[in-house]
Amino acid sequence: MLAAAVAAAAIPPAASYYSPAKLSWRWRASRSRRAARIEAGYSQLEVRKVTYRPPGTEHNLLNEINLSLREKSFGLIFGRSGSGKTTLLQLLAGLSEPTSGSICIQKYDDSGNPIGMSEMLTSQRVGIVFQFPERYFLADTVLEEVTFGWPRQKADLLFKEQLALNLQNAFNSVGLKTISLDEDPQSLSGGFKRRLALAIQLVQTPDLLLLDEPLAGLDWKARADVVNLLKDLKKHHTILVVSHDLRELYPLVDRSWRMQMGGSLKVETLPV
Ligand SMILES: Nc1ncnc2c1ncn2[C@@H]1O[C@H](COP(=O)(O)OP(=O)(O)OP(=O)(O)O)[C@@H](O)[C@H]1O
Repeated sequence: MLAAAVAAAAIPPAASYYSPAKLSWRWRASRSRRAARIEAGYSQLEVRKVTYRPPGTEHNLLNEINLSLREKSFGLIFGRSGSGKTTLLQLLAGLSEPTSGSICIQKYDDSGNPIGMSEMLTSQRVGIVFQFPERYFLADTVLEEVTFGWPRQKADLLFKEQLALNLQNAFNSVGLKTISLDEDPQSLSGGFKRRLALAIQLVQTPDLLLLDEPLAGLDWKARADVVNLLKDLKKHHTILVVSHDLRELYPLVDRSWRMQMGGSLKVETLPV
């Protein structure tokens, strides 16, 4: 029902960041990636010696960052305010480019030997939920919010149907299937707004989900709700989080790093 309602909706492509060509590519790419996932072994996100200096400035914000995170695991980056955590997330999301180094996905066999060449991690393969995502909701209804920027041409019907199915899966996985699509996103509870922001990213079936301070600004009940949701999502998704909320996220974490002032990253067990 949800998929049919969403596929039938003709929403103008208000945002250019989801062009039909880009989405078609993503759809084909995600199908081939799904087929690849059936192979034995595993893939891993690898950040290799990434340095970042903003254009026109004289100091590096990030220095030779190395990080690896296996698929379907949960990584957490913590550290003092201003140390460069969000800057790193922006590089991973493809919103800015490293000055040097690379960010890629490498496949391995069961014995840990690399299979073939690594693939560059492109922005199409990454979903990012910024801090306070509800501040960026634009639409009057949940339906418009989630279909914002979808193609509207008839030729894209099959593709829209696929997106709608993805959406149904995303709504199921974040526990949103009971809400009305006509509801105003701003009228949802704090926890449900975060669920909606996650669902919008999951429709694109990203290989990597990045979350910047996912618990910030929520009351204790919504925080527990989001932690439980992330625990479920981790079973099927690779998640990398930047957060100060170490104690609450601790039970989910497979790998953690401290971002140090001066922009270097150090593997470190959580200090809880
Ligand atoms: N384009 C830029 N040019 C110059 N400095 C920048 C630029 N972007 C960020 N900075 C500076 O880089 C530092 C790191 O910022 P960043 O937001 O990545 O830190 P953070 O660890 O995420 O902090 P917080 O925990 O407060 O969100 C800050 O001092 C910030 O002012």
